[in-house]
Amino acid sequence: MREVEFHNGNTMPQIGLGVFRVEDGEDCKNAVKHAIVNGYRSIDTAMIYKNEKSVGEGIKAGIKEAGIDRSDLFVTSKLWLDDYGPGNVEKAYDTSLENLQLDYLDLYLMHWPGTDEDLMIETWHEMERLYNNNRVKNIGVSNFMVSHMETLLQRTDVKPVINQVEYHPYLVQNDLKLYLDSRKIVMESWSPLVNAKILDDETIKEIAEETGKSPAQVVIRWNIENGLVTIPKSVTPERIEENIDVFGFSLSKTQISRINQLNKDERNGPDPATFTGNR
Ligand SMILES: NC(=O)C1=CN([C@@H]2O[C@H](COP(=O)(O)OP(=O)(O)OC[C@H]3O[C@@H](n4cnc5c(N)ncnc54)[C@H](OP(=O)(O)O)[C@@H]3O)[C@@H](O)[C@H]2O)C=CC1
Ligand SMILES: O=C1CO[C@H](CO)[C@@H](O)[C@@H]1O
Repeated sequence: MREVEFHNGNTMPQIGLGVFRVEDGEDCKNAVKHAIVNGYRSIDTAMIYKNEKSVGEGIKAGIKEAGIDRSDLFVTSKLWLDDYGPGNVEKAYDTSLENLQLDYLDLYLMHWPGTDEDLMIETWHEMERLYNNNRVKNIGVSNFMVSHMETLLQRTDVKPVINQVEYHPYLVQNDLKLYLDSRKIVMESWSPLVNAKILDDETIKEIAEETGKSPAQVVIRWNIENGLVTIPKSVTPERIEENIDVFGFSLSKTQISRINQLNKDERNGPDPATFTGNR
């Protein structure tokens, strides 16, 4: 398993399991446990996914069966927009910890920038407090565009370690990638498989044939080669195993550039410039 290094010296596995749209319950617990037993060391959830409790149970069961320690895992959760602002952030963090039955998170993210700049900054100040008080190992953001990043870096002290954004062959966000690279902030891809839609793409299928790998493995490997952290979601045991089995092959320069050329700046999820989560 490869890891990326943050600007603060901490590290994060390059692949993790995503659990959006996985209902709280046995399926969620089993997916997380199966992932850990099969080599995953990073799990990505969020308060708004309403499954932190079973993610926590899966973590507990996975740690036990894999014979590892909590410190061998990297657990991410996210602060939802309703909990932005002074006085709310630490409370929301504590609720996530309680749900997950953990005493710290490896990474806590502001889930969206929102549309109120001052609130975004006040919220980040609260995130900084959690970090400075050693309550969380790393803090980062999600769905921030270059404009949000600029404001954040100008008006606050602690630089986020990561920005988790929609990224896949149809939406590569080159300007954002260059911006983040130049500031040593890691880019992380959500919906890397475009909710499985990319798996029917002709170019991806061709490259899968050429490499003898599955379309999902090709897309995940392309993320790895481009230096991203990625968190494909699956609740299917064989797919969970398949998605992390991407370190025994590589893509040629030509194959990478053929995938890069699929970009059409097409979002599958909301536009971060306007998304308020109904706040
Ligand atoms: N920060 C943010 O705003 C957001 C963050 N995220 C995070 O990113 C994660 C991943 O994104 P997500 O939107 O879930 O979608 P993905 O792009 O990861 O696609 C998941 C879908 O692909 C299927 N799939 C997974 N692996 C394979 C495979 N090997 N072969 C065939 N089909 C496969 C899954 O099916 P099945 O499960 O049935 O196997 C599921 O239907 C989320 O779970 C969440 O953690 C997502 C959205 C927004
Ligand atoms: O991570 C995500 C998935 O769930 C949320 C709400 O449904 C999205 O807005 C968010 O980006």
